[in-house]
Amino acid sequence: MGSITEYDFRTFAAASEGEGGEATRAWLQAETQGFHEPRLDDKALARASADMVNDGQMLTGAYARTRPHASLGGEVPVATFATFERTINVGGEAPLPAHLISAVTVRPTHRRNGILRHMMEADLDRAVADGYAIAALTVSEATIYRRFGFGVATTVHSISVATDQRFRLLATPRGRCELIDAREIATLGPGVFAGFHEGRVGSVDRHTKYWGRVSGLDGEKGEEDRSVRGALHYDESGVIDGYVTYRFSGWESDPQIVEVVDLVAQNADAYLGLWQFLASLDLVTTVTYGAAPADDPLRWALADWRLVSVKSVNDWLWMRILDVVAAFEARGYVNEGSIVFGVSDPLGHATGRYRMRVEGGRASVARDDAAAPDLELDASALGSVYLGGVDPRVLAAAGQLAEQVPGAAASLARLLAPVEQPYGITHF
Ligand SMILES: CC(=O)SCCNC(=O)CCNC(=O)[C@H](O)C(C)(C)COP(=O)(O)OP(=O)(O)OC[C@H]1O[C@@H](n2cnc3c(N)ncnc32)[C@H](O)[C@@H]1OP(=O)(O)O
Repeated sequence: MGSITEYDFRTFAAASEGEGGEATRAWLQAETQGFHEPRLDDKALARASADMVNDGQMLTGAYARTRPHASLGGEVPVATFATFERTINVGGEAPLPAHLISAVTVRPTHRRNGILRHMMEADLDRAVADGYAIAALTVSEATIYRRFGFGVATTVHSISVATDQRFRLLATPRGRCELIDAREIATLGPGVFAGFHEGRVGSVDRHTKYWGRVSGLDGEKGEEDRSVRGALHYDESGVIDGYVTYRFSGWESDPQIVEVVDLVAQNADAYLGLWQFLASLDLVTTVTYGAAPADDPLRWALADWRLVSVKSVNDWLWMRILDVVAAFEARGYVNEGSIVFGVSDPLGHATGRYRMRVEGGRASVARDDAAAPDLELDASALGSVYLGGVDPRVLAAAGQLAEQVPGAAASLARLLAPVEQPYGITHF
């Protein structure tokens, strides 16, 4: 068992040039190793570094002070951790800047020495000092981040849709679709996504790497993925309001499948119109999509309700409240009332008792540790209920929220009822 005193922890801004560029490239090679991805060649390294510079990403590496002969060079970190700022739509007047955490890896030969814990605790302290009300991440495993106060705030459905001759929409969506060169999505995509982000509670604004990935320009293996195809949706006045990129699974599979790479729709007509387009692809009888909304209108729009099968329900956005007052005052509300909730937080950031009064769509929140709480929950459960995507009564039933006053979970559920079901399509 090692100790974290055996490592130097360094945090630096991602760079393309000079010493910082070299450190960034070594960090990237360590990250790809952690996620079992191929080593990056010079071109892919240059591209990945440029993307991170563009996002203003801050990179943390843990560097072993000593290493055995012939092992990886001392410039290659044994652990990686990246952060950057993006907004999350919390249903308030403006999207809320969030501290996003990504690319967390610890080399197998150095794991379970507390390296992640050290990086996470230091990073969340910095995020609080920098004034962030919320932090967020998407995860590889659901067992890692609860202990650091993160909770599942949005979910997605992985669906498979039968697109054979049975596929028929009950009403024809407005607008039309047209094929494009998928590479165009690298430039057209951000504008379409901006419309989605503005309109959907739970959406996380995207970082630069997304546009290379979903357009096929920068495939998973660090090379162009020429199998990615794309189509746009235009509204009745000819304005682009949605797109889909997708990939054919190959002739070997039976049935022949198309996998949606990315689907962004600013409204229901665009969403259903893009599905109608996918269903019109000849020689394909199944379309899969890994990030469909839980309240998917597609099933209800189809003449045959059974064409949509949900393969799995997956946790998507994990949220961490760093400043309870600022976070809850920033979100939007549809109901009115007041409540006192007590929060326990192993890292201390959200600890306290809070009085929340909601009126006219806005909340005023004040810490009052002398107040008697109506209910108590931990930081992870608080992150889960924040956007309104998880019902506090369900958490109470799961033993993750304790009512001190009978009916308090129902009162919180009413107060935090979302403007709409939170949903996002950004993984980071
Ligand atoms: C946001 C993201 O980037 S998600 C991606 C996460 N990364 C990966 O999945 C890549 C492969 N895995 C790894 O690189 C590493 O195993 C990591 C990053 C998950 C863990 O790193 P480590 O340095 O081993 O974690 P560390 O020793 O600090 O453990 C911290 C705590 O988490 C626990 N823990 C760590 N990994 C896991 C896990 N996979 N499942 C359950 N618990 C875990 C430890 O038991 C420890 O618990 P405690 O402090 O409460 O007693």
